[in-house]
Amino acid sequence: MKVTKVFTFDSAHNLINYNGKCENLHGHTYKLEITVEGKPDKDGIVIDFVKLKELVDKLIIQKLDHQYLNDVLKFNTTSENIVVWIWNILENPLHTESYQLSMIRLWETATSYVEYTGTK
Ligand SMILES: Nc1nc2c(c(=O)[nH]1)N=C([C@H](O)[C@H](O)COP(=O)(O)OP(=O)(O)OP(=O)(O)O)CN2
Ligand SMILES: [Zn+2]
Repeated sequence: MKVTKVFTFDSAHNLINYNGKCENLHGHTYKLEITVEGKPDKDGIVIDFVKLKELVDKLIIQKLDHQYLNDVLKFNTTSENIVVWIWNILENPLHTESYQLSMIRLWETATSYVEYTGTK
């Protein structure tokens, strides 16, 4: 069974080695979906939404919200690179005997998203 929590954060960035409008400083309200897969326990819970929220808030959102991503993340801040960075941070804390990180979806705009499952 899959459990998903949705977050938003507001950040500025600009792409490097990019010819076009996105080489200029601009901002997004990113939408981040974190999906955990596992077996419900005897009370019918895979992972407590509250616990998932606290973890992602602390490890991801607080680091990115209202920040200039190029300064915080020392790589080209494409959505593809950002989801891999998020995956690498969350993979261990969201891995227990009963559940594991399953999917990360990052919406950069209302019409553009990247999805990552830990493989290509
Ligand atoms: N594969 C990727 N392509 C682009 C990325 C990216 O992270 N991965 N990022 C950008 C820019 O950051 C840009 O802000 C997003 O571009 P775009 O989706 O074109 O944004 P629009 O607001 O113009 O979207 P529309 O809904 O089409 O108006 C560029 N490319
Ligand atoms: Zn952008």
